[in-house]
Amino acid sequence: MNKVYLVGFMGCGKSAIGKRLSFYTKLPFYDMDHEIVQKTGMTIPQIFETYGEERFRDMETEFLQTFRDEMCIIATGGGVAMRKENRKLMRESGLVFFLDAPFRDIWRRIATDKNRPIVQRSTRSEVEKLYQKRYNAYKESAHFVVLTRQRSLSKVTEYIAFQMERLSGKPDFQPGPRSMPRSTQK
Ligand SMILES: Nc1ncnc2c1ncn2[C@@H]1O[C@H](COP(=O)(O)OP(=O)(O)OP(=O)(O)O)[C@@H](O)[C@H]1O
Ligand SMILES: O=C(O)C1=C[C@@H](O)[C@@H](O)[C@H](O)C1
Ligand SMILES: [Mg+2]
Repeated sequence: MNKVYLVGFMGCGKSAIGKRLSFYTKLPFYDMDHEIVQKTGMTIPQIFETYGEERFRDMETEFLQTFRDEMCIIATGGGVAMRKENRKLMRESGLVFFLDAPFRDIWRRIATDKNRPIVQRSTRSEVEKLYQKRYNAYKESAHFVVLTRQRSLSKVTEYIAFQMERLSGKPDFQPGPRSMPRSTQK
């Protein structure tokens, strides 16, 4: 079964674009953060506070390991691509799109958000360092790098939908790590 994963730093648009892509493609949409919040009955800041970040990371991996076999769109949490195991799980079960946004755009979007514990506990420069540290892992996880700078949510959505359509139309297209077509952008 072929899933579509959206990865990238906090505020790059995974949730916003995932929703739009679902509307556009008629595929079901799941937001990992939301699924974990529903399952635990706690907010993300509460999970971090009560169990610690590492337990939250385990919950993300558990989600990837156990989520139903269904063609769907998944907005991952911003830290999901950091674990090698998670990158493998995603690449083996679908297509991975990295939403690559400049830090300046990202910071503007997330600076005042109360629901992102990492932003709450860090300065701008610490968050920027984290962005730089994570960048290569996002790239490594992805089949496609989507540059979102100066592109509206609709434009990014249409681009991803176009790539999905293009690949699903290929007679030899088989999801999986070896046969997965690579991005022309990468
Ligand atoms: N290309 C874009 N153009 C305009 N607004 C955008 C764009 N990408 C994201 N946004 C806006 O930025 C905000 C944050 O986006 P979103 O919540 O989708 O990020 P996210 O990647 O899901 O973050 P997190 O990892 O914390 O869940 C939203 O208000 C969204 O509408
Ligand atoms: O980038 C991160 O580490 C996070 C991003 C969010 O999606 C949430 O998963 C949580 O706030 C942690
Ligand atoms: Mg999100």
